[in-house]
Amino acid sequence: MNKGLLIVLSGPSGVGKGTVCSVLRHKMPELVYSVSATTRQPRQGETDGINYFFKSRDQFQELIARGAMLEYAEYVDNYYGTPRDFVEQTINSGKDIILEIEVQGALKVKETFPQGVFIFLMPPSLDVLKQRIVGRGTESQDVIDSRMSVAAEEIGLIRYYDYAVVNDEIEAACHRIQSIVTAEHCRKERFLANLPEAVKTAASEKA
Ligand SMILES: Nc1nc2c(ncn2[C@@H]2O[C@H](COP(=O)(O)OP(=O)(O)O)[C@@H](O)[C@H]2O)c(=O)[nH]1
Ligand SMILES: Nc1ncnc2c1ncn2[C@@H]1O[C@H](COP(=O)(O)OP(=O)(O)O)[C@@H](O)[C@H]1O
Repeated sequence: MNKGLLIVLSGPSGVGKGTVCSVLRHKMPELVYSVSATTRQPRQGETDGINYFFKSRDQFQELIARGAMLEYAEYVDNYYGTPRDFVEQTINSGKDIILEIEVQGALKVKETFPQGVFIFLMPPSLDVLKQRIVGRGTESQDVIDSRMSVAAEEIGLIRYYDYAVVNDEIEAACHRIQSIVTAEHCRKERFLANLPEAVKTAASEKA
């Protein structure tokens, strides 16, 4: 059986990662979502275990020390990280999983899972990005300023990603991501792995 795809979706704060993922949940119900741990405070309406596993700094450091994190990063004064076991169990069971994480963490995942599918969600412009993050109304002015200055650095790391998807319009962005996942499922390597030996040899000789 083929392993599931490990899909990483990154992009600056406010670009629309959360919005795109919530629409994708309906369009791609078979896709599994990794729930991250974080030390940031829950926003209104966020639930522990659904949006994030909310942890104290001590608890988070204990998880790191136990090797329970596939990756983690410090982003604007808080820790964020991906619980390892859930990701490994999901892909080993043949299901696809999506991680919505920032760039430092994505680059660490790439070291462990170079075969992952790395997608960068781009804003139509930096002005639109600022309007979205301000419009969301969840962060103080200081935090918005920090996130905007991190955004420029993050966009500079796009070269490490396999795909860039502009989130100009939510439906269009989701459609692009669905197309990427479909294309990744059609990669010849996934078929070659399951071919009978004789056919596999012939197929790789011709490749
Ligand atoms: N490295 C890493 N980054 C994460 C993880 N979970 C969330 N993030 C990223 O942390 C940043 C801040 O997340 P959050 O405070 O929820 O703000 P929002 O993404 O703007 O709604 C975003 O870029 C997230 O994609 C994780 O498990 N690991
Ligand atoms: N394509 C889009 N067009 C217009 N507004 C959008 C679009 N995508 C997201 N938004 C809005 O931008 C704000 C930030 O989106 P969010 O999903 O919270 O971003 P992120 O998770 O990347 O920080 C939200 O208010 C959301 O409704």
